[in-house]
Amino acid sequence: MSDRNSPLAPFAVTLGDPAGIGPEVVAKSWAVREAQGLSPFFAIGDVRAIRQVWSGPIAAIDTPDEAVQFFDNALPCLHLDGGAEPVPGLPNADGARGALHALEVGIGLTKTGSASAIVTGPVGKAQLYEVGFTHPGQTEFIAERCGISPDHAVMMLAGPSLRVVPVTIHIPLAQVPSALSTELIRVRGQITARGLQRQFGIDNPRLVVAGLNPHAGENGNLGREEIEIIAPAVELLRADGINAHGPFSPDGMFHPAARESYDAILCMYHDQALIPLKTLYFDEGVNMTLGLPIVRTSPDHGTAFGIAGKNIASPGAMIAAIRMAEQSARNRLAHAA
Ligand SMILES: NC(=O)C1=CN([C@@H]2O[C@H](COP(=O)(O)OP(=O)(O)OC[C@H]3O[C@@H](n4cnc5c(N)ncnc54)[C@H](O)[C@@H]3O)[C@@H](O)[C@H]2O)C=CC1
Ligand SMILES: NCC(=O)COP(=O)(O)O
Repeated sequence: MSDRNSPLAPFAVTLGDPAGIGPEVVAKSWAVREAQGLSPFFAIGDVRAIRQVWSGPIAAIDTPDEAVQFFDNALPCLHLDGGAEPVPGLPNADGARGALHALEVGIGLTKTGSASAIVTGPVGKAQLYEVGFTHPGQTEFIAERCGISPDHAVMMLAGPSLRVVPVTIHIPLAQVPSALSTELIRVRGQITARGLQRQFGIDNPRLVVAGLNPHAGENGNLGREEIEIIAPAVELLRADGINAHGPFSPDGMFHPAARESYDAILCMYHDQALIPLKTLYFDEGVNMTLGLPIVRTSPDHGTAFGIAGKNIASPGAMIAAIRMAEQSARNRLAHAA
């Protein structure tokens, strides 16, 4: 069994877009490390982006193991030269490339075990697309670097009483019905159940599946996806031995009593999942990728360019992401033992 106090390798935390609030929330997380009981972590990215928004101590490191010796007294940072000087709130191509570079380095260090997990700072997707990024988001990029197909990399957003999984993720709403398939829902459900066991320590996870249409299609009168696609997926999940139920009417699945009846809910599209999660837990929501050979978490929020450099960004979700990365890494060790 993994001991709560046994040392893990430090956690790799990428800054995300250097013009966003990533550098600020990483630094603020370090500042409350003792009160929050955070294990050693190090930042990866352009150190100038941190200095722009924070005046605390920074220790330049060359390798992750150096993070442990400096962590008590300074924020360890693995500096990556990012071209033009970052300006908070003003994203540019150099910053997007720098965010991608940090992501690549962080993945590599986590895959080799030099870092226990990767916690990714928020990136500007539009800025990434402009510099040639062809993945919908960091989730799919990390999956590819780990040799996992995008369908097998499952996005889960988690808060204290709610875990949501969008079956389709970053696609236009108009494409959702045609992107849904029984097989995709089944695969997402299988990986979700396994992730809840390995990373959350839930032996027999309870999954529920939302419908796509109002009232879950009202017996086919308001849409047939529930009958033709979603219900067969739930049957297959049950045949796989997974405690799955649904499809249920989406609007009735998020009130407090409903949330107590499941460990995770599979939602059919991005906003069906993320609106309830962010409404309840914006400041402590964590985005986690299940199905990877490594642990990856991220705060639920984005780059918030509009408030970058104003010292008003809350580090709550970043702190929760670092903490959940540690819990997950420990649960995986315990599960493997
Ligand atoms: N994991 C990631 O890399 C994510 C990246 N994004 C990207 O972020 C960019 C901006 O996306 P938006 O939809 O505007 O979402 P956003 O989360 O950046 O901002 C939404 C609102 O919340 C506020 N906010 C966000 N984080 C905050 C914090 N820690 N403390 C205080 N206020 C905070 C912002 O000021 C804004 O009013 C987009 O390019 C998007 O692609 C969005 C979500 C996740
Ligand atoms: N809305 C969630 C989000 O954008 C996170 O995406 P990813 O970059 O973690 O894949």
